[in-house]
Parts: sequence; C-alpha cells; structure tokens
Amino acid sequence: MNNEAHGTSSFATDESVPVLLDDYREQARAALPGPVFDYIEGWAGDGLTYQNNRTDFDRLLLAPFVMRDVSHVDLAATYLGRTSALPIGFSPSAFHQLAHPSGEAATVQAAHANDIPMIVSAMSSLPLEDIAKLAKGARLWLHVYLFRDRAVTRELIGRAEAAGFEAISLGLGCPALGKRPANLRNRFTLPEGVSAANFARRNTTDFNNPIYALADAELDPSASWRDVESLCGATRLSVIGKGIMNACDALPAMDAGLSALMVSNHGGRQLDGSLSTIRALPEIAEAVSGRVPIFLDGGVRRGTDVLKAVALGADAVFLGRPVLWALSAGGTQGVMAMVKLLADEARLAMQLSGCASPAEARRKVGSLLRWI
Ligand SMILES: Cc1cc2nc3c(=O)[nH]c(=O)nc-3n(C[C@H](O)[C@H](O)[C@H](O)COP(=O)(O)O)c2cc1C
Ligand SMILES: CCCCCCC(=O)C(=O)O
Repeated sequence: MNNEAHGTSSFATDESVPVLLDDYREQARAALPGPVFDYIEGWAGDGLTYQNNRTDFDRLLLAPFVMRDVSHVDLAATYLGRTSALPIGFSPSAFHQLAHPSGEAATVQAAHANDIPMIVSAMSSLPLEDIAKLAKGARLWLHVYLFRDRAVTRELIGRAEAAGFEAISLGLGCPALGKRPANLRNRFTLPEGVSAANFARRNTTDFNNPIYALADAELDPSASWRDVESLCGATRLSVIGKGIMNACDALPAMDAGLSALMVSNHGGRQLDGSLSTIRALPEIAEAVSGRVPIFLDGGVRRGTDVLKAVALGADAVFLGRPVLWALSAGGTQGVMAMVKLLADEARLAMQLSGCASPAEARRKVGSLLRWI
C-alpha cells in the first residue's frame, strides 16, 4: 500500500521495533550470514507448500459477529493435563545456535516465561539436559524420529524422561529429508561450534553436508505404525505425532497410542506440492472428533491465523521460523516480544470477530469462516 497516497508519509517510523511477525524475518535476514538465513527460511522444491501454508490462511475469510461482549478474551488452552494462557507453542527446530550464540538456552526461557510448550529438536545445539536445567518446570517436549537404530530413539526418550520433559513429539512425515534447493546450491554446512549436541558421541560430522548426511544416516524409511505403537508403549510420557496431513492417518495414529496429533508439513520443507496445514486441519479434526488434542504448525504469522486455526479445531498453534527469526533479532527478549506481538494480535482478532474464547470461535465456525 502506498503510504503517501494515504497521507501518512510525515510520520516518523522506527523500523527497529517489529510490529508484525514478518518484521522479525527482515531483522534475521540482516543479522545472519546468508547461508544460515537461507537454511532457516528454506523450503523444498519450488516452495509451493511453503507458500500455500501462508496463502491458504489468506483464502479463509472471516465473517465477524458484532455486539457480543468481548471485554474479556480468554485465550487459555488446556491439553495433556495442563493449561497454558496462550494457544501457542514452539515447534521443534534444529540448531538454535545458528540463530543466536545462546541457542536453546535463550528460547527456553521465553517459552517458560509464557508457560507455553517448547518442542526441543533431537538436533538441538545444546544437550537436552542443559535445556531442562535452565528452565525447571517449563513445558518441554522432546522431538525424536524413529531412527534406523531404535536404541538411539530409546536412549533419547530415556534421557528426556530423566530430565523432566513433559512429553515426546514423534516425527511421522520424515522417512527422508526433503530436497531443499537453497541448501544444496550453497552447500550449507554447520558453522564451526554448532553441532547436534545430543549426538555428541556419534560419528556424524565428517560429511560434506552434516544435515543431509545426518538425515541419510539416521532416518528410517521403513518405520511403520507398528513401530509407533511399540514406542508409545515403551514410555510413560505422552507421545504427540507430528506430521499428520491426511485424515486417513488419524485413526491409525490414535490406535497406535498417540496422545495428540500435530497437523504439520514441516513448514513446506519436506514434500513440495502437499496440502497446506490449514486446509488439512478440518478433515483431520473431523476424523479425530475430540478424542485427542490437535495442534497445527506451518505459516502461522498473524493473530487472525491463530483464530482461524483454533476455530477449525486446533487446540494450539505452533511456530517454527518466527522463533528463530526473533531469537536472532534479540535472544530471549526477542522471542518474548514476538510471542507477545502474536498473542496481542490473536486477542484483537478474537475481539473484532466477536469471539471471547477459542471454544466460542469453534462453536461459531460454520458461519465465522468462508473459503474463497
Ligand atoms: C530451521 C528449521 C529447522 C527445523 N528443524 C526441525 C527438526 O529438527 N525437527 C522437526 O520435526 N521439524 C523441524 N522443523 C520444522 C518445524 O518443526 C515446523 O514444522 C515448521 O517450521 C513450521 O512452519 P513455520 O516455520 O512456517 O512456522 C524445522 C524448521 C526450521 C525452519
Ligand atoms: C536427522 C534429521 C535431520 C533434520 C534436520 C532439521 C530439520 O528437520 C530441518 O527441517 O531442517
């Protein structure tokens, strides 16, 4: 939009203060070395799914209700036996030290301060025990895969149990790593000093590209629902299945013992051309029919996105790239400010659409939302 045409050009602007989540992306672009920014931003293939995750939120229009009492908007979300004040969490992302020297130590403080879940990637750049020690009582979930060597998965889960993690997040849509042109073109490798700290004892770093090498060496394309069932049976922690995109998978997932499902296409970094998560959500929510909590990640950037996702059945939304952008822009304070920005927008979106809570948005969903 042309500001001059709207008579606002005489106002001073302070571009160092983000007012939209996307402002953090530009700060990250300025702060980080090009290949690191490209790794974080990166998508598979032509970026169709990466784009759809965003544009499909925009294709979902709101028909606001008016004159409803929205003086108190309650965003609280209860799942897995605990209530968070916000229906927001942090998706797992590898190597937070790529974004900031404090890495996961900074991110976890922001999650803890907001009492929202942080899913720690198995590929974290700090050991999971150190992350847990830094934020006692934080809602920590460890994200693991069914690695080729199941002992690796079992060991990680045992360590998470011992360190006081609340839950396990299990990657379901990752039999192999997606093809990401930017990383291949710039031959992305981890910078000196950043590594997969939980795998310190495994010889995975002497490859040309540690991320692809790690994935090829460790991910197990033969994994099936039977493996999920035995993993769920082998831990006292709740297991959340991350990566459900097809309603046909909802039943096997629940039968296998998963305690919650996350609708995720890995932020468009895996199968290019797959559905956006907000399009996939309604059918999955219908198939699940309230039996387990449902989460969604992928392209959540605006308060209205939070409203749309919770209205369509998500108990909470999770953020991937925005966490890393904000981390690179300002460490813990950056991530805290980013969460506050999104929460304020979500509260405003609820007020302006006449919904005082996610439950009310869900009840009104039939007339609140229209696809174009
Ligand atoms: C830099 C980066 C690293 C990621 N690492 C992991 C990972 O280790 N495990 C995983 O399951 N997902 C990983 N993801 C995917 C996120 O968990 C999440 O699904 C995705 O980023 C959500 O989309 P959004 O970035 O649009 O919010 C990663 C994403 C990014 C951007
Ligand atoms: C063994 C799997 C490596 C995954 C690396 C992180 C990731 O998921 C990403 O999207 O990047």
